[in-house]
Amino acid sequence: MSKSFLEVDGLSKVYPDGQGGDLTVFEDVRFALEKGEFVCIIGHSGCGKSTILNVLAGLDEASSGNVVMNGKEVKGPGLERGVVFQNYSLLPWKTSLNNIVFAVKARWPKWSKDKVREHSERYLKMVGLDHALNRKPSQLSGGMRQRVSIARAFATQPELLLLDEPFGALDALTRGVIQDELVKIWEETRQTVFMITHDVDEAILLSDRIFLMSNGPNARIAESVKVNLPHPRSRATIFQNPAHHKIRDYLVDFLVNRSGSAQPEEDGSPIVIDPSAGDAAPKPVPAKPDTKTETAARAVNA
Ligand SMILES: Nc1ncnc2c1ncn2[C@@H]1O[C@H](COP(=O)(O)OP(=O)(O)OP(=O)(O)O)[C@@H](O)[C@H]1O
Repeated sequence: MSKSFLEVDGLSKVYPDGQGGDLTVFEDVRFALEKGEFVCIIGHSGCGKSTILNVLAGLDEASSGNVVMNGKEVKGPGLERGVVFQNYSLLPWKTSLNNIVFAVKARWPKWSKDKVREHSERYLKMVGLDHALNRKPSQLSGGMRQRVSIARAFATQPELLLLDEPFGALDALTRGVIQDELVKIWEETRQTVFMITHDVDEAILLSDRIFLMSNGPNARIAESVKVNLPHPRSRATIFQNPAHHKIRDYLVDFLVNRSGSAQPEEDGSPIVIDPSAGDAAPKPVPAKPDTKTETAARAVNA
């Protein structure tokens, strides 16, 4: 059987619960990513999304299970995996261009100065910041800083890009603009991306597939939802596709009604759903009051 680009098998994370016992945040998380896919993961607060992303980044260790990328086990951070966090981590003393140059030089130490600069400028241009290349982070808005972070991550062409709610701290208008930039840069580079978001519309705009996590403790990746919408996508027109509504309704129903009880396949792999083909919820349960609906409402309203 052919192997996928990234294989995650039987991942769990257990913390001491502070009362002498254990708290299993998530367990038996398994999934695979193919090269060039854009996959978002959605789930209520605390189910373990950031922990999973940090394990993929090599910044955290799972309590059990393993992550294999390109046939090699992930055991720590590496240049082949790039991470963008919610709070942009730019070097404050360097200009936006030099923040990218710094990373590009580290990635390709043998490149000439001109080549490094030309490459870095190209990526800044992709996020619409060619006019601000000599500004330092303190002279940029929050949205502009996050665009530099995204340009830097893509510029180093990691084999896997890990984005942890990269737009979480931005206002809705700025967020929309940067979502468009991300669509554009991804259409151009087709890099493999794994991204956390709480925003269902953002997930539909960007993803090929959306992983849905059940609530913690003992959270699982219960379902993998196909986003069968043509590329290139645009925020302005994506709503006109009837499949968009079906996917959106499916995701919202999961978050509001089913995330407390959803289960993956018996072998632990996520149940594959294609709402645009009319797939119904695999194990429907009646709606019940859920203390976590607040997050779901945030996701719906975002
Ligand atoms: N060092 C720690 N000790 C104990 N529990 C921890 C520790 N770090 C994280 N946790 C717990 O692990 C769980 C998962 O955290 P994580 O940040 O991965 O969730 P998340 O799904 O990304 O949440 P959010 O959507 O709010 O960002 C949380 O319940 C958190 O309280």
